[in-house]
Amino acid sequence: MMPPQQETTSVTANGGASNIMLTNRTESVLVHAEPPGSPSHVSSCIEDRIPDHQHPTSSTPARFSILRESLRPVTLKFEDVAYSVTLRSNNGCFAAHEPKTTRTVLNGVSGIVRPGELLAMLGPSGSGKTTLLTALGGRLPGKVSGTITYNSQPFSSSMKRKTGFVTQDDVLYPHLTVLETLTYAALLRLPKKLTRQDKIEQAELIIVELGLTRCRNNIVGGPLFRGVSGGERKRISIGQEMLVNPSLLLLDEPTSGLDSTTAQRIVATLRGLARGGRTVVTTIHQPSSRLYRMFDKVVVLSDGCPIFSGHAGQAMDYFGSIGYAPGFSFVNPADFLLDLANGIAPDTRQDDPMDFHGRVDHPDEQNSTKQFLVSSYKKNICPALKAEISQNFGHPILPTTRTSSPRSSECQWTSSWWEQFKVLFRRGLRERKHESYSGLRIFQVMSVSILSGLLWWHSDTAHMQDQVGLIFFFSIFWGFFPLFNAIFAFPQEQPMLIKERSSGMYRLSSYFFARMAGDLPMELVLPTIFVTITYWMGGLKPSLITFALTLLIILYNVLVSQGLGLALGAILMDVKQATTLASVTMLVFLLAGGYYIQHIPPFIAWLKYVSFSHYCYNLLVGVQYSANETYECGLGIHCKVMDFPGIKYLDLDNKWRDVAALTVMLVGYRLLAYVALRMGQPH
Ligand SMILES: Nc1ncnc2c1ncn2[C@@H]1O[C@H](COP(=O)(O)OP(=O)(O)OP(=O)(O)O)[C@@H](O)[C@H]1O
Repeated sequence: MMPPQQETTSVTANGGASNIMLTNRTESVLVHAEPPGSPSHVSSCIEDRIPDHQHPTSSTPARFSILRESLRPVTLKFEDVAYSVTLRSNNGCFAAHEPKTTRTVLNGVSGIVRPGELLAMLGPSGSGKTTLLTALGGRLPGKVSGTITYNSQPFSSSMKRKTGFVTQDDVLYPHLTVLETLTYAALLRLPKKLTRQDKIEQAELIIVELGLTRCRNNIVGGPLFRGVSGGERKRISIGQEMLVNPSLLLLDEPTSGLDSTTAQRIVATLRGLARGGRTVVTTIHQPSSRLYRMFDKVVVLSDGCPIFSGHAGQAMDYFGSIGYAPGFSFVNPADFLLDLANGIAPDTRQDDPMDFHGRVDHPDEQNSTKQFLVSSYKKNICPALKAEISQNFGHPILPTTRTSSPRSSECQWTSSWWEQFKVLFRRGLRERKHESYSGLRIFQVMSVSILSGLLWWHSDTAHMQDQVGLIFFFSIFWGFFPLFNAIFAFPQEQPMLIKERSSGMYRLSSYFFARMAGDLPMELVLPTIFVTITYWMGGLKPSLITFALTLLIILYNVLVSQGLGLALGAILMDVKQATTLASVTMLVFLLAGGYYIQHIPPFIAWLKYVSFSHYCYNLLVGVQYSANETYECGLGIHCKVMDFPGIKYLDLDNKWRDVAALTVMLVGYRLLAYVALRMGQPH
């Protein structure tokens, strides 16, 4: 096999022409140049199956040179990487007294991947592949010991921008189409030097390259409704990362759950990307022998310890040299390596090589095999590997620390705050229009408004109790409704937020304001319809000014309660906990709002001051009735409205205090939500 480094050189010698977004003709030609039967030849055959019109043009437009320039070859080295987690006991109140146990997830893993190479991490489930990949992507929380360097430098914000990370679970917006998903990602992630049109074209190129043309206008779909297929979802996720032309691409199980042809196509694409000068690292579960042959390098993990790290083509020879040659001639190297990582040695004495059970039921034997393989790795592979790693091309190897200066984070953003806000706002509207403008929600509000209008049909001051009840109902209903709608916002979007924030797609503040602004139209339209219907049907004072003020106060109340919902959701990040707390809160507000109980004991009277419904109720009563207004309190007897028991104990002279209290809550709850989000998300 041609050494991958040489291929890289030839790619770069092409004047960087192949470093366009994704595989172009130049890269394909390079792949074709390999001898038949070589791993590259396999991938080129797959490339050949992509219809000609689906290939991106061989000459990428000159304006994309910015992207070509952004590709900086990255040599990734990792040496003696170790990671432990502290396991917490789950025995409830006794947990505090139990000693904490530490589990070693990674132990002394080393390797080196150069630009142009595709490295696969193999190992049984739970062997530490994802953990290692996460560490290489600079995303592992806690202390990672050992050294991980990128061109001999530690992880930095600039490296973060050059790194694409495809997680195992596809985190995508279910209601967006494939084209929308990639276009919004392009608008958010591509440099400001590119025009909007360029960015859209870039998304189109990715769609063509990944063979997503046929489903470009299909919605992505989610657990509750069908969208694109699993393989297409995976390709969208890869496409989102490929958009920024990352120099280092890390993928966690990009082929899991896919048929072998689709898996092969994806790995062929990854190999093509690597050949374009990128460094590609992927974890993979059970690759076929055809897939295995596409890898340049492999790291094989067994219980977090490496048993092999080096060129994929040399793995079988290495294990043969230490006494573990496969017992029969046709074997999938990946299966063989996985067996070894599980401590299952090939048994040449076995009459039936398919008798798997005969080989697995010996835990002691398995453990001793694993120990032998780990110690052989330390003896035979480690010294040469470390010598290779220490060839540092003139750069010192620095310990693994994350650097992020304010200046570098300032440079991080590819577009202005306002641009990000606009894109996120539009994306939010598109994604949530189904939910916000759903027939069910409109039916809910319309039916309640007509029902309440009928129940309070033309109530007048002769039925003071009822009329005040309607006013109080406004303050409670339009506190309750937006609160519960807003609670879902952040917990629901948390996976997207974590993914997009850790890839530095946008500022948290632009996302935060876009999310709130996106919710506004529906949050304000529905109460307006509701109040209009109920107000006129219910027979409140038919003055336009009073109606306008009533509506204004209710809309203000909506915004305040929405803020509380956002804050609860952002603090708890759990819909169940947040809704439980919100129902208790709303019950307290209902009782302490001023309508049901007038004589709240002094030690608990403060409750009404934290209730936005109380201030809203105060203001609504204040605009509805004037000081001298009377109502019929007995046969032919007229009493002052202000003396009515439900109103008498309200403090109606301090309207500006009520407005100020609501304003403090309006801003305060949102501030709280933002701080909670900030603290909970990667920076
Ligand atoms: N934060 C953590 N707390 C507890 N255990 C952890 C933590 N992180 C990793 N582990 C454990 O470390 C081991 C390695 O996990 P990892 O996800 O890296 O494995 P994997 O090889 O990627 O597995 P799979 O192929 O099933 O995805 C697992 O047993 C996992 O339970």
